[in-house]
Parts: sequence; structure tokens; C-alpha cells
Amino acid sequence: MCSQAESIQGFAEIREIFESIQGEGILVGVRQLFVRFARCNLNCIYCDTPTDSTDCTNHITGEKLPNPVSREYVSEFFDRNVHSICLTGGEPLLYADFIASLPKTRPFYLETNMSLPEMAKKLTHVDFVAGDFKVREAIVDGYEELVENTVRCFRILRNREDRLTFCKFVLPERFDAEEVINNAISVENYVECFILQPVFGTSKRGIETILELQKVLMEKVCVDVRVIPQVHKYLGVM
Ligand SMILES: C[S@@+](CC[C@H](N)C(=O)[O-])C[C@H]1O[C@@H](n2cnc3c(N)ncnc32)[C@H](O)[C@@H]1O
Ligand SMILES: Nc1nc2[nH]cc(C(=O)O)c2c(=O)[nH]1
Ligand code: SF4
Ligand SMILES: [Mg+2]
Repeated sequence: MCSQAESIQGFAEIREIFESIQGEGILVGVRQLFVRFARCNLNCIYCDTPTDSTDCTNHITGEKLPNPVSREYVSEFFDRNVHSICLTGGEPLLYADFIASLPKTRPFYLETNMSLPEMAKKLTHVDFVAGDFKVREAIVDGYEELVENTVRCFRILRNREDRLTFCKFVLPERFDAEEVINNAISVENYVECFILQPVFGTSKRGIETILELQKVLMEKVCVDVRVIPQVHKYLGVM
């Protein structure tokens, strides 16, 4: 079955294609080809990324293409000298069939909101999963259902020998630490480690709260909990 966003087989709505370093999570600094899909099924209050789908900007060639864009066009850029291909958005799981049809010339790194378990089942061949576990404070409504789906997604895309999966909590100025701890416990068996990523611009006080949470998570849940900000923004790159 096709999602609404992915209505024509072999085509997808893509906002941009670019090359940069991975600026988030445990692979910070590796060179990647980024494919940013348009549209999202969530509307997180801190989201820094426009998700509309007017044109696809290819920052490598300088082209602007009308959407949707073909699988053949996107995969033309897959033989570049990069560590891996970052599939992000918007929400890439909306395009699971399209992604499943792409040639894997480099490892696939999926950056996802972990809200669509039926789509996640189609992407078990990815090599890295940067899975968000959204905090309640980021979500306007339907948080309980989102948590259920998130745990399902982590189970489906769990860390294993041939796939590195980690869980990212993006933390605003104020958040319910108890709830984050319980959510972490619910996925601890499915992940390699936890990343605490401050919403960009969080105050010194907010960062202190995040460092406190790191200590508690390390005691109660997992030895490997890392506080890593969005490094690309400090470097001023895409
Ligand atoms: C733009 S999202 C796209 C992928 C997917 N929709 C998701 O949410 O994981 C990529 C990452 O950026 C994070 N992010 C978005 N806005 C942010 C902000 N203002 N500060 C810190 N992280 C942010 C998201 O939480 C997610 O981890
Ligand atoms: N450099 C860089 N690293 C990133 N990692 C995740 C990103 C995203 O927006 O999904 C992102 C991004 O937009 N730029
Ligand atoms: S799920 Fe990702 S792209 Fe969608 S609104 Fe939230 S941060 Fe933005
Ligand atoms: Mg980004």
C-alpha cells in the first residue's frame, strides 16, 4: 500500500539533496549525502526544518526540480565519496516504498520520528537508525498513541549485528524528566545508546537540567548516554 505522500511508484517529494557532515548523534562528523524528504506527519513545536514540497533543490548541481522526483534521479548521486546516505526529512518513513526501491551503494542512515511502525517494517535493511523518542512537551496532541508507536518502531528497527540503532531525545528548555526515564526504559533493549540533544538555543540552565538527566539515565537505564548538540549549526554548515 502506498502512503499519501508517496502516491506515484518510483517517485517521491524531496525538498533537498546536499552533501555535508552528519551534525547529530553518534556519527557526528562523518561525511554524508543527505536526501531530505518533504512533508511530515508530526508538527513538533521546536522543528527547525520546513517540510513543504514545492521544489527539490539539489545543492550539489545547483538545480531546482519540480516534485515529485524519480528514484533514478536521486540514485545518480549515490556513488559519491561519502561514509553513508542520510535519509531525513520531513519524515522519511512516509516514503518507505520509495526508499526500499533505492540501490544501496553506500550504507543507509535513517533519521526518523519513529511514529509509523507499519512503514518501519519495510525498511529493516537500513544500516543506521537515528530514532527520535519525542518528549510530550514537543507534541500538540495524541502523545500516548505516539509513545506506543515509537516503542513498536524501536522493536522493529532494533539494534542488532547488522544495524546500529540509537535513541535520541531532543530536549526543550523544560521537560518531564521522569517521563523521559520511563520512555528510555521502554526501549533500552532495542538501542546501542541514548543521545540527549538540546533544542538549539537552550539556555545554560536548560543544559544543566540535561546533564542532570544524563547522570540519572546512566544510573538507572544505560551506561552509554551522550549529550551532543547539533554540531553543524555551530560550524555554520548545512
Ligand atoms: C528535522 S528532523 C527530520 C527527521 C524526523 N522527522 C525526526 O524528527 O527525527 C531531524 C532531527 O532534528 C531534530 N530537531 C529538529 N528541530 C530541532 C531543534 N530546533 N533543535 C534540536 N534538534 C532539532 C529532530 O528532533 C530530529 O532528531
Ligand atoms: N549537517 C546536518 N546533520 C544533520 N543530521 C540530521 C539532520 C536533519 O535535519 O535531519 C541534519 C542536518 O540538517 N544537517
Ligand atoms: S517529526 Fe521531525 S520533521 Fe516532523 S515536525 Fe518533528 S522534528 Fe520536524
Ligand atoms: Mg536539520
